[in-house]
Amino acid sequence: MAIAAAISLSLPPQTRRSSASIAAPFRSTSSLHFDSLRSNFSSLKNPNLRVSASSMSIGTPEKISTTSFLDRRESGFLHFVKYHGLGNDFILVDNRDSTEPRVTPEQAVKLCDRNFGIGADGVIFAMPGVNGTDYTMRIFNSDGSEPEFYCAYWCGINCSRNSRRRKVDMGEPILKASDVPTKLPANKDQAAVKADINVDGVTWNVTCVSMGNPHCVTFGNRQSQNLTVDELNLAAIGPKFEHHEMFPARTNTEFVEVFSHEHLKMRVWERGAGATLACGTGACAVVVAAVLEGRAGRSCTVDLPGGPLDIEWKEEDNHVYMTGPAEVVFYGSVAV
Ligand SMILES: N[C@@H](CCC[C@H](N)C(=O)O)C(=O)O
Repeated sequence: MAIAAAISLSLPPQTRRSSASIAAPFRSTSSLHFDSLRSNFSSLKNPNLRVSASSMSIGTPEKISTTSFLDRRESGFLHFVKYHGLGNDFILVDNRDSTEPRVTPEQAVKLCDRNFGIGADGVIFAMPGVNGTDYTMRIFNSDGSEPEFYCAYWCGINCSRNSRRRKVDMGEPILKASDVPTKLPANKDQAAVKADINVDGVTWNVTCVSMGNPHCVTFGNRQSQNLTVDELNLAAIGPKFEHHEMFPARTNTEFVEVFSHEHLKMRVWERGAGATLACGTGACAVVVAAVLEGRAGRSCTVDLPGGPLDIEWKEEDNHVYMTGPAEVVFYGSVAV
């Protein structure tokens, strides 16, 4: 799941009916982002994009009225908050008053464009809640595709936090190969664990895990049993996994280097977004795969290009818990 959303989705509740299932308003972003963004945006020439003057002139988000900003409903404009978790960045849209996302997949592609749009790995919509939850979520990747994973447990976000890092219950991994989904034959119970897959003439060993969305995790191939992930040409190899015939819904792919039983390093090629700086569901899938392959313990620090996440796959409840940061980048409005 989008780290930023999982860790810090903090829209003001529209109703009072819900319990503590929504994170309290986010208060921990440093002024650094605002200051650097202020200077970046002073030179922004895109007439369709404007950044809230009030939010940009304020050093800390504690002073920003998120509620009033997101409540604006001028027609023709989309009001959004850009968040990131370790550089995995998302345009967050309050869509709780409509069952239809405010932007189409085609518009999402344009908004995510890093040269001609806002720039992001995807768009997250906070949709109306179901069964007593405050909201449900939908995501469009930066290529306009929509992941399948935003079911109930995401929506009642179980989130505890300290000042900058939050712990999120990411739910139970799905291991049954056909449910991931992968066409690779199950070889351990119903799961595909350390299974052979031929990618471009090289036999890789992969473990397939769904965290609501599909992940293919690899620690090595026939030529190189232990990866040095910095040496990989991700842009070349990533798409070959993503579109491999063994993955009928395409796949996110994590390439992993093992430092110790508690310390892993990964690079990710995300379905629909390409190489990203971080991926929360990906880091969770990596630890699950590492445990299944006997490479690591259930509690690990996973280094991603954007920074570290702490992941624990708890034996007691089979849930995966993710701890990491999330930050507001800026508030803005864009003509749609
Ligand atoms: N980066 C997100 C996952 C976003 C969706 C993914 N690209 C997919 O298509 O499944 C995360 O942090 O989990």
